[in-house]
Amino acid sequence: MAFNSFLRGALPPRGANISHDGNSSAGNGLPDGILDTLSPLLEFNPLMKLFMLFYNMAGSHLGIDPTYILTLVAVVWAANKLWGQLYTSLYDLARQYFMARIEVSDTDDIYLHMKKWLSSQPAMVNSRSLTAETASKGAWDEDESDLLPSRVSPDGSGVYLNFSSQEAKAPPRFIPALGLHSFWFKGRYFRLQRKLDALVDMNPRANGMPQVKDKETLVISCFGRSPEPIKQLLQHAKEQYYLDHQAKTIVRRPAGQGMRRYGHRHSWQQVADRPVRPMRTVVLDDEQKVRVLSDMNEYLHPATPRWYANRGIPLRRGYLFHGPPGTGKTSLSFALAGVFGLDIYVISLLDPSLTEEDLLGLFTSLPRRCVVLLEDIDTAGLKRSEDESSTTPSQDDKGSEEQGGKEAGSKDRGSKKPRDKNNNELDRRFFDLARELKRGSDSSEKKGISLSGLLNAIDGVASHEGRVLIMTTNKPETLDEALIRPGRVDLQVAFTNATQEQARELFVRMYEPDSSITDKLPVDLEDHVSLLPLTPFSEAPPTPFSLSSDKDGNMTDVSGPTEVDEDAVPSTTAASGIKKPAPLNLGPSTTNAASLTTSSVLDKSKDDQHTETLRPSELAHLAAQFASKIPSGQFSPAELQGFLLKRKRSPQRALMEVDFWVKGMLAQKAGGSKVLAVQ
Ligand SMILES: Nc1ncnc2c1ncn2[C@@H]1O[C@H](COP(=O)(O)OP(=O)(O)OP(=O)(O)O)[C@@H](O)[C@H]1O
Repeated sequence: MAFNSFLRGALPPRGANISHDGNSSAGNGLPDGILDTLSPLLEFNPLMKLFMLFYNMAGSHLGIDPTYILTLVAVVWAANKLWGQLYTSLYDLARQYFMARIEVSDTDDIYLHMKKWLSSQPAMVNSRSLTAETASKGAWDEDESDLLPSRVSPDGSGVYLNFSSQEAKAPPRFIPALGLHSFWFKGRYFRLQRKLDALVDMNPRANGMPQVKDKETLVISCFGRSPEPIKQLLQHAKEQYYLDHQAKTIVRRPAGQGMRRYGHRHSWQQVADRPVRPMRTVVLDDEQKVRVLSDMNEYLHPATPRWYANRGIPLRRGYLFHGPPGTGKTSLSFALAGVFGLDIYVISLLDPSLTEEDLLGLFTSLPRRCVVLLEDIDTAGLKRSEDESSTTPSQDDKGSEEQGGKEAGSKDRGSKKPRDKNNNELDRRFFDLARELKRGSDSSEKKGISLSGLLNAIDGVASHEGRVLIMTTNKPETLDEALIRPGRVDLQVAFTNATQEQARELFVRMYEPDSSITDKLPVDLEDHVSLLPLTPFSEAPPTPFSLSSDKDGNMTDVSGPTEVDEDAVPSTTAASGIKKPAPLNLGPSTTNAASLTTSSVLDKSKDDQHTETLRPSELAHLAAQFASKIPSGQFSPAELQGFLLKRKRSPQRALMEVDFWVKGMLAQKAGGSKVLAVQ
């Protein structure tokens, strides 16, 4: 049916209900002929159809002149528009004169703090305009163990853990969507604007084309002329962010090549945040531990920078941890970072994408205090190039001390052995040419880090000061002497295969109940820090010492002007009025075991239903027996840990099987086989 005929049918007869002037003869409020004119339009526009229906219904049934409705709608619309404009102008005015604001760019860490804080605010999460993000749990985050029932019998049958739905169960994280939001914090009204701008990055990419990059900004504003409330809010968000990081060590590695170009925060990416490794879980000679701890404590003391600056010494401290694989070099690095609450920045010099320029950029974008871990520097293939080796170490070192650093490749300009014969000049030129040609042909494949590149990053003029550098190696003898000279490596720590005492400690640590480890954690950390000299250097200047060790791992001073004996650290502590650390609690010694009550050894963990429980005295006894069966210096702590881990529920079984294991392992080592005959 044609719409206008339907409409006419639906309309009241002429003149019915409505009294108005004679011009509106259609009785539906429209002038004559208007419907006929509009009908082609009306046929096709559903909105218009609806409007006309409503228009006529209002006229015929409600007895209201539809033109009044139209006028009203127009007035409301105009008022709304006017109010909108007025509001915007007033708001702009208020913002300009009565509001403070702070912008946060997504390139800054504060952006992460704010995002996390916003996602934890119920008022924001219940907002109507949100962005959902997938929030996966980290390896160390607690799981709801009730959701993972497991019953496995000794014959291997039963129900195994199943994590197939773990991602499905993880709730998404909600943050305010792009746009304008408002919220209250500490009784104050805040406005939040999330905005996205497209920026053209003029740094050409590999294909030579500039790329467009999204850049997000958070604009936080509040009423008042002072930005103080916003600063407090940002501080609060930051504190909340780091609240659960206190017992964690954050591990960072160089970001991907693309991100590294942006420098600073983008140079590094967080790869893990793991629970702090308690120092007592690293089984190492107490004296060695205290030496490193006190040395680092002195270095990190707030008074140190001034002390160093007054004497013109670059503010850097380097450690070399050397010893066979699996003896605890990395573990000690992590434990140290945990004690001092520092983040760890791990660099692998074997990373093929890492250039010397990148390395320099990475070192310059380190935070004020941190631990930089350069692992396995021997395997990094760092060698002096021919021209580097032609520079004598003494000249090299002297030069770098005087300059406080050096430019990359400065060694290339080192002095050569004098040649007095003119005909040798020809040889030299020929040699130079050959070397240049060789360098040219090698350059395509040799993209790694050269020794001079590494030295330049570590202590070049542009290099960051304040960091703690830890280098680890299995083969200290292969290292270039320039890399480990005092000033670059200030303290060497030797790690050895496990002694019987270390074997005993490892045994106790493996079988002591969880509660005694976790309950003691804060005390443990406090113990360490309180043992260390805290006197500012103005009162008791630090005694720089550098230690090397003999083949048995005994440490001797190799650099300090004063001889460092066993009492070097305790005497400093004595000067500061802090007790000599006689009763050290640096390892899971029998003291820990002996301090356990019988009830506390009962492991109540649901998962440990089959764990043998021991009295502290029993544990100490078994540990001593176990240690007596381990030949000193034959096995790394990692190997012993591996053996114990496979029998982690049964110390008795470990004790029973250890003889067989030791025999098998010794035979395997003698045969040089890498395949385990016993496990
Ligand atoms: N001294 C130790 N005390 C406690 N645990 C140790 C010790 N040495 C090794 N381990 C254990 O052995 C494993 C390997 O240790 P770690 O990575 O620290 O050794 P590493 O010396 O750095 O080895 P690599 O030279 O191969 O890098 C870790 O699980 C660690 O817990």
